[in-house]
Amino acid sequence: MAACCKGSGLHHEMGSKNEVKQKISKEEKKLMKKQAKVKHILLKHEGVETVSHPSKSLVIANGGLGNGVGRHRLLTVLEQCGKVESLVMPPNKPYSFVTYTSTDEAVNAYSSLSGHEISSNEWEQKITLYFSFVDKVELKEVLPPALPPGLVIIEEFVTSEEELAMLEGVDWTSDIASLPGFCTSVVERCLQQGLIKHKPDQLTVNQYEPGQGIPPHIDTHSAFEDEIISISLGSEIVMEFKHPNDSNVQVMLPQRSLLIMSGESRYLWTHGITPRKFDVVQDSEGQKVKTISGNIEELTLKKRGTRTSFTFRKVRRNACDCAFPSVCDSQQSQEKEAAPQVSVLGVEALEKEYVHKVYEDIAGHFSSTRHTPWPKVVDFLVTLPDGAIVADIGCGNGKYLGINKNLYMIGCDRSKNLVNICGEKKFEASVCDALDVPFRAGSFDACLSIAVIHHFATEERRLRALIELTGLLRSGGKALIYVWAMEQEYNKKKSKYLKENKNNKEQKTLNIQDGGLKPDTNTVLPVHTNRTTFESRDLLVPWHLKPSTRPNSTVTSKQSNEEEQGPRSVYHRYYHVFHDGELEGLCRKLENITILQSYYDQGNWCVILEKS
Ligand SMILES: O=C(O)CCC(=O)C(=O)O
Ligand SMILES: [Fe+2]
Ligand SMILES: [Zn+2]
Repeated sequence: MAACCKGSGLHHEMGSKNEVKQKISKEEKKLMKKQAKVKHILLKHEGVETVSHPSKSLVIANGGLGNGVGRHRLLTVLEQCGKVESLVMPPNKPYSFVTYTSTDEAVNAYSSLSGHEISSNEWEQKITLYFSFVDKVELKEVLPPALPPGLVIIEEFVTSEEELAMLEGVDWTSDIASLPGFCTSVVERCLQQGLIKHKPDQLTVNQYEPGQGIPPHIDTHSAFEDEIISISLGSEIVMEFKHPNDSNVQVMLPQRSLLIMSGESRYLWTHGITPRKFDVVQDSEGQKVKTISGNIEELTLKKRGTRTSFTFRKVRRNACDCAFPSVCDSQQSQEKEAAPQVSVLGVEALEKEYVHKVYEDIAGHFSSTRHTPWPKVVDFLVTLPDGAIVADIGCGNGKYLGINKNLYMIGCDRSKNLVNICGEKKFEASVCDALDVPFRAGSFDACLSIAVIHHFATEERRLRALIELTGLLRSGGKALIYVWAMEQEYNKKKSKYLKENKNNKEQKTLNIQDGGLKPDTNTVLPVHTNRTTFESRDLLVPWHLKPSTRPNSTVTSKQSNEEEQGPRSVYHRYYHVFHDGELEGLCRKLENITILQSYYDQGNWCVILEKS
């Protein structure tokens, strides 16, 4: 029995030894396979030739700035195996090159560090390094690219005191109608020093938390004059400039610096900030070069801080006649015809031309794109008690009128064609203006105003529309109001990375128009470019009419000319986009009204009100 036990014990021991041996070779095999694959990828996709014989230099796959691996973190690992002669980290590449002082050290690194895990600064996760020998480190000589023509950066333009005053002076919720006083000295200095020729009248304040950015864009030519200046406060950041033929320049904007974009850099190059938590920067202290990539032997990652930028622009009042027609919205024939010059128009004329008439003309097409009810509006309607009497002011094609069959719903809209569409669906609806609703005041259990108030061109008229709406409510009655948010396009754009962002902070933007935008003065409203950040709170949003849905106009002698050119295809709707808190601010001015709820939904600011 004892022998047997001993025997089986021995047997067991031998077995486990074999298992360990097998396991290692399995892992080794896996590593070798992986390394072969990596070598193949490096050659095929990056043109990096690896060799099978030992040498002083190695390429480190995954150990690159593009993987979010910082220079210091990598060096610490590499120096465990010997003295590093150089570490070349090409910008945004998923690999780097290390050269040791001797082949022995490189061989040591190759055998002990392949498969080594390192934590990525940027991604906050482990990544595995793979090493291969290279005969020479390809130093594709990257000369420091020149700044785009017309771009100027002035360091230390703002003093620390001014920086503090400007950062503290931002009121993200207020509706200031003139450039804040704390900005004037900085703007004046730009003018005095001849850095800019024209006094800006518009300010956008953007706040970037680490991980946030702004997509590459050219500020709309027709909306703003040539010179655009931006002041970086709180922290530095790298801004990326791209030329249409693909030149790409990374520009360091130091804290308290002034950036001036004019000419080619303003009109032709896009600018943007990549949403990331670390920037690729020159390792050397007190960087003198403003563009990154100069000496790729000195690049590393630097953690971003919160940067607040003050971008000053001058609103353009005429069409742009720049030297870059290929990217100029003013000079593109289609766009030119489309971009209306809203000058010397009264407020009512503006609404008539850019709201009422447009909806009348696009009603069919508009209605065909409006069938999905917004869930939160549906929630509101289905939770009302059976038999409730509900008015939908600005009911459009009536998409909410039939949601809850237990309600008595009546709609109205300014557009006859849209009301007709409601009629075809057998809904109750009539034509009227939201400022003058012919329903009995104080008689409704609930009211809807979905995407209506933002079409009124002055605050006074938006308030009047709210007074008219809430006047319809009985005591205890509720109103649900949706208006388009300034922040919408932004959220849409950023939604992907906002999700990645752990604390899911919303990026902050504040736009201030000097003197406020008064549509009844001689003003050209900017035409919004779809899928971009709103550059103004008052703007024209293009509607591209599907050819099959164009209105048939009766041909009169005057119109026949137009008919020959074909019907219009691009319409513009006027919008006042609301910033965070603005709708609530208006509602607080209403008498006998309590704000029950206020929220953000699908790019809209929303409130639920109750009449006391
Ligand atoms: O943050 C910046 O410096 C630039 C912002 C910008 O490009 C813009 O608002 O159009
Ligand atoms: Fe911009
Ligand atoms: Zn232009």
